[in-house]
Amino acid sequence: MDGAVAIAAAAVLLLCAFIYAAWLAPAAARRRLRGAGFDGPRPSFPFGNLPEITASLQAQAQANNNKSSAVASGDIHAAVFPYFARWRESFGKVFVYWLGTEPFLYVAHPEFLKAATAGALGKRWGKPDVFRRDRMPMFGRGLVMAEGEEWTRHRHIIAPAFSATNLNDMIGLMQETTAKMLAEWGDAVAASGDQQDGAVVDVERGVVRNAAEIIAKASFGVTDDEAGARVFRKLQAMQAMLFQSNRLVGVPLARLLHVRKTYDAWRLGRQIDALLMDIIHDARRRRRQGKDLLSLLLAGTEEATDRRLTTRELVDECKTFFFGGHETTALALSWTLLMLAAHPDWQDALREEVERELGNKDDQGQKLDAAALGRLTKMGWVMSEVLRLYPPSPNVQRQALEDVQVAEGKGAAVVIPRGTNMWVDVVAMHHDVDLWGDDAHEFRPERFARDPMQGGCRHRMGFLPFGFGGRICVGRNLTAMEYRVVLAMLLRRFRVSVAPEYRHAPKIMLSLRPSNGIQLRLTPLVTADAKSSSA
Ligand code: HEM
Repeated sequence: MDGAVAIAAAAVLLLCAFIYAAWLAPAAARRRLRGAGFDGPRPSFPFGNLPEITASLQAQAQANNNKSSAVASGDIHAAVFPYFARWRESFGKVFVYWLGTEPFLYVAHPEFLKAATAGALGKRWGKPDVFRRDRMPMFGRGLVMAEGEEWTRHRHIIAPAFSATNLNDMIGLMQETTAKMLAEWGDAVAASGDQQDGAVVDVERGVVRNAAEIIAKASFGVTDDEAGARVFRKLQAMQAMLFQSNRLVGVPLARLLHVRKTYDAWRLGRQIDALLMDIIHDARRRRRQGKDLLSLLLAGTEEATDRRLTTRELVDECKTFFFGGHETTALALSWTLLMLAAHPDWQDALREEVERELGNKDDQGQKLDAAALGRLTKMGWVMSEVLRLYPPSPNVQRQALEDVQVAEGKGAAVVIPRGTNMWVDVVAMHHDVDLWGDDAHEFRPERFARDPMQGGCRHRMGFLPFGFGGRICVGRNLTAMEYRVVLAMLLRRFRVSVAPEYRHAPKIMLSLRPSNGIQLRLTPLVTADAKSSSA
């Protein structure tokens, strides 16, 4: 009898906790947000605004099916975030919407973002709890997810591994891996039997695989041996699995609908961790002297204990580099190839620049020179412009750890209540005509010639491809290096043009990506070497 009473009491307690978390707390948050003056679309219980989001995405997918191949310059924001575009018309650039019972403050207003996060206020924001569990298998407690003092310690240890000297040492592995991809594309052209016109290739697929291999080599140094290759394959399998699961974010108990997938991801995560642990133990034992990030972190942490990451922490950082680093870079390169295919004048200009600064060094198996890569100025403008138009990380999210008071000028202030999530819409800001002018939707790399850092954006917080504040991307220089190596090698071998099969339908799947790959026609170029050997 006592047992039954205890069970009944526990059930009542659980029910009360559930009612509080799913109903009372969100209702109180809603009242506070409205009281602070934040408007937004009306949510319903328990889905919040998810039904409208889903319907709007379905309508957009339908519209995409009827699209032509034209790479028209246009406002891709309305295409990838149709619901935000609609709500913005009614509520402006700052409003509240709800994922399930979780409030999200939508922000596409750089001045508001600055006022809410600048200086000491930065410390009041962490990463949203609502995404934490989903992202655990990918990032563990690595730098992307770490908070507070743990984050500070990790960031201090990790940032030096991305120094210019260390990145220069990675040029060789980037060249070697990319040469393999280009050889495969060369084979595809040869197999088409049409050297003159070349062949159609889905460049996105090749570039993503290439970037995954580069980041795996750069992170933990091994892909050719069995252990490294197994980690690599499993990391890719996990990526695919996490992509498929379309969770009802923020909806109470929705997790129970995905028990199987959650379990599978967790199990794969355990296997990856075990393989990485073996690699790290082995590297520690043999005092491995590689040029990869893991070897650098191990070397840097041998002496001082406060600069030492545990094996567990190193495992999470290796996974973080893999998941944070390859797809983003690959998408930057893929969208660039599309832009260069659609803008042959810029393609010619970059090819000319590569010929001038690098000559045919990579054809002759020589290592590309970091200083010469750094002189590819126009390529830098093109990279910035592509990251502006098609930011691979289309949003940045935060959660208020405490109440945040945002000054609104003339002494007035609004309070963002503790627990509120913030969704910074990077795509919206990068396409905002108020910030960039009437040509905001057009591919114009020359805007970065005039203003290399900001591209002429009217607000310093309006251009955020790598995030902002202390949590700005730690791998951005690695990306810049890889981008230059891959693009320089590719432009010397092939001319790219848009294939008729390509349909321009960017969409969000965590990253900003093409819906069905990027099909380009690759026409082989006659290199100086080939010319001289045939003469
Ligand atoms: C085009 C390529 C890339 C883009 C667009 C990109 C974008 C971003 C963004 C927007 C953030 C900030 C996230 C936030 O504040 O919540 C970030 C952070 C981060 N990125 Fe990247 N990234 C790129 C390449 C890389 C590479 C190559 C690596 C590693 C090898 C990397 C590792 C990280 C890590 C570890 C963080 C967390 C930093 C911290 O919280 O201290 N990223 N990245």
